[in-house]
Amino acid sequence: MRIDIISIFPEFFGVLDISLLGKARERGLIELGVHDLRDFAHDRHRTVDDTPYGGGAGMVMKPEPWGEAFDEVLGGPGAGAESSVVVFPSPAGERFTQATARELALEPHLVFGCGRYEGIDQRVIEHTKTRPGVRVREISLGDYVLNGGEVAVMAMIEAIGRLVPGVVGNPASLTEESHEDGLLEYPSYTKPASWRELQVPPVLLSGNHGAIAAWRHDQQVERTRRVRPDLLPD
Ligand SMILES: CN1CCN(Cc2ccc(Cn3ccc4ccc(-c5n[nH]c(N)c5C#N)cc43)cc2)CC1
Repeated sequence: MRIDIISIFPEFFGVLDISLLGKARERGLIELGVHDLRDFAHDRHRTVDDTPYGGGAGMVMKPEPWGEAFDEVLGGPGAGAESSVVVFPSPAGERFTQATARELALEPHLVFGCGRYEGIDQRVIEHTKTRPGVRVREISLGDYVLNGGEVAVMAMIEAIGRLVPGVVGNPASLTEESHEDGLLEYPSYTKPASWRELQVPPVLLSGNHGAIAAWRHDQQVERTRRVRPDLLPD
């Protein structure tokens, strides 16, 4: 998989050189390209924003730099991919879920367009939809307003990257996570068996794998009913 990110804060993504994704990149499982949107703004001040037509507070990101950035990124190394998905993080987007992460982890080329200010000129989204071999998705991290798309893209890349085949050592650990089976995860315990008068549930020490599996599922259902009843089927 290749991931390209376009942002006015490219340094924000330096942390992707370490941890799980850093190792995935070293092993060639994920290629990453980070692009400074201001490199595609050619006036003296490398301007990327302007006042909104129709009035209103704040500034809107100009279309021209975005158009040139996508010309390069979608015509560049990622162009080798049979298709690209361009993700615009947005508070007005579809909700990002584990299912979204699973879908995007199967794509050969992802491009994240990180907006700032009050958002990106809508014509950028519309024009990107006309590019051959490109699908566009506007995706929201959650129901709150951030100052830009970078934090959302970091979270999305982490959720997607760990699902790319070969990135996580033990794939079995990916199936027993919250939201993988529509339920929240069961509680976990490790040694010591007794800690500050608190005991590990005896069933987990029983060696009875059937009973352990049943207890864990019951814990998932109880936790989901208590914390996220919206996830339970009607
Ligand atoms: C006409 N007015 C109507 C009200 N809007 C409100 C508003 C205000 C700030 C911002 C800031 N911002 C800019 C780019 C950008 C991308 C993602 C996110 C984002 N926020 N929350 C998520 N889950 C996000 C994700 N993913 C925020 C972003 C966007 C919109 C402005 C325009």
